[in-house]
Amino acid sequence: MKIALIAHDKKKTDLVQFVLAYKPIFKDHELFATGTTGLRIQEASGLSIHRFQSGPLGGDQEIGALIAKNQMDIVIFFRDPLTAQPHEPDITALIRLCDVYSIPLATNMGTAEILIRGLERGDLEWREVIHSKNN
Ligand SMILES: O=C(CO)COP(=O)(O)O
Repeated sequence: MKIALIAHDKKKTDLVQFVLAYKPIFKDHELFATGTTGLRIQEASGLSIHRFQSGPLGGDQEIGALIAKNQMDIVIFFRDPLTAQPHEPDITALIRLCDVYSIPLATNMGTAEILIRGLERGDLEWREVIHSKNN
């Protein structure tokens, strides 16, 4: 599965910890991230991650473009709800596209945990069915 990992600055340490905790699951999937988040995770975990631009420079939109092409299966986006972001419209657009395409989206650690455990259990196999229909 293709998994997008994104975190705002005050949530980056949480996301790094989360990926480290579930590294045995993440290592079997294709990982994507916005620029700085991806770098932090890569350095901490040694996992290979396809990095896009930093969020404020278009990274959220690049991930959104993959969602629009049905080429992203899961989005884990630890948002900071207490800090205004200069690229708020991009963030809203990314979340909207997840809803348009029914892409599982976790915006906090509680939900991310359920999502990743579900992934491990095979709950997201319907995504493979969608891919096989599109090919
Ligand atoms: O701003 C972001 C998402 O909206 C994240 O971008 P970075 O990972 O480059 O900090």
